[in-house]
Amino acid sequence: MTPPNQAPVAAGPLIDARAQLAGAVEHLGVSDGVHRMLSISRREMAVSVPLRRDDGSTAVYEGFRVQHNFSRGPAKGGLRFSTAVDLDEVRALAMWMTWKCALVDVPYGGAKGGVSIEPRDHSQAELERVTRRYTSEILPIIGPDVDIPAPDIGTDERTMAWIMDTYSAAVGHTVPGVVTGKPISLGGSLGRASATSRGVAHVALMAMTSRGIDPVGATAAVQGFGKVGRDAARFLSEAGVRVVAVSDVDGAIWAGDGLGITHLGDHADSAGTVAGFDGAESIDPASVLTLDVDVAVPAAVEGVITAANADRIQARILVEGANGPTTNEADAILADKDILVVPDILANAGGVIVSYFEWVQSNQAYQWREREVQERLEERMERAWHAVVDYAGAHRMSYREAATALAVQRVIEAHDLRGLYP
Ligand SMILES: NC(=O)c1ccc[n+]([C@@H]2O[C@H](COP(=O)([O-])OP(=O)(O)OC[C@H]3O[C@@H](n4cnc5c(N)ncnc54)[C@H](O)[C@@H]3O)[C@@H](O)[C@H]2O)c1
Repeated sequence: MTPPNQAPVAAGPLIDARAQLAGAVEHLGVSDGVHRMLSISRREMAVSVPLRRDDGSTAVYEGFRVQHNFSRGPAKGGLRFSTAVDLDEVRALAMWMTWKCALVDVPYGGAKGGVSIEPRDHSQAELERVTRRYTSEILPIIGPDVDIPAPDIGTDERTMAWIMDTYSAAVGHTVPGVVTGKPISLGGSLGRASATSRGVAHVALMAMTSRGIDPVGATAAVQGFGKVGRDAARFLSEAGVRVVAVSDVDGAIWAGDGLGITHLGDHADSAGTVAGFDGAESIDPASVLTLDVDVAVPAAVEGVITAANADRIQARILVEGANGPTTNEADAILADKDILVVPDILANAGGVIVSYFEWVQSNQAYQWREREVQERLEERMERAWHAVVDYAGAHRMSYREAATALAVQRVIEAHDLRGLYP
């Protein structure tokens, strides 16, 4: 079933997201009407974002904010700056946010935003102007009780500070709860910056244990060395896992004895890329996910494991740090190879969990201790992990199917209890 007014133009994440929903709907026996409601975004906004460049010229970018669902609470989701952004991608990411929030039981619906811009081609001053203009365009549909953005690809805590300031200036008072992933000094939560990575590493360790793999001495490869990949590699390495390969958009490196992640981070800070790190060999970036390792962690962009390379994946466990890294076709191939896939809506949910903690702290103007944040994060990740493992076992389905079914069921329950207005 394809909603006529939101028909995707080509294969891609939206097709996959809707197919995953269709699978859950069939399993749960949901009515056509509710299925249709969950397939279509609740609200979408497309804006043009004009930018006065530092040289005086004008550039114009496309921006989007998509709110997929509000049944369980305000919409929540990241803001992405990337040239790959388009409306269908943002729709898919918003739908996955709805399932993620429901799966880890935070009181939000799903949203996502994006601007089709290459941030590396712009100065900080230009990025500030883009962020403020985009924020002022989407201002009517965001707010601490409506839709709360957070960092994603190409954005960071600085971006969140600009959004918060632009929103606060418009409403006439400071509203820290309008974004999460803020700098600590503006009401950000201790532990938020590394929360997604901490969660990724935590489920990776649980997955290893469940497959009888001792993390100490096990091997891992991580694609992406940004906000998620970098700390995921660090946490895995701190747990005794040998992280033998890492890549970013500019290159990939390998060291059989394991990469020194702290030093690699210092190198990436100064060089702007992992490439050229002393003591590591340069390898083909495309090979990072197909190396013979225990755990592969895609933590960059979607659609990197496809029918074209899935049969070459050798890892025993794939932990999706990124959103949508595995296409549905690839998923079927990995299942045939008995590779355990820990799906994105479970694996990378640490970010939204601590975003929720940050929102609670912002709304209460009270800061929790970092230890408290970490313990609560790990407890929620474990609860979601066990729910997915048990459901998958009981219904003989993959972890992705189980996670999606559990989440869809919770969203439908909230929808049914609230009823349909009018
Ligand atoms: N930041 C969060 O809290 C968060 C939470 C949940 C999920 N995610 C997801 O994690 C993924 C990464 O997000 P991030 O916040 O770390 O972004 P980021 O912009 O901080 O980092 C992205 C990294 O991926 C690399 N990269 C980009 N294209 C690549 C390619 N084709 N091959 C190899 N590396 C490539 C970049 O060089 C960079 O190192 C995204 O899918 C995002 O939606 C992020």
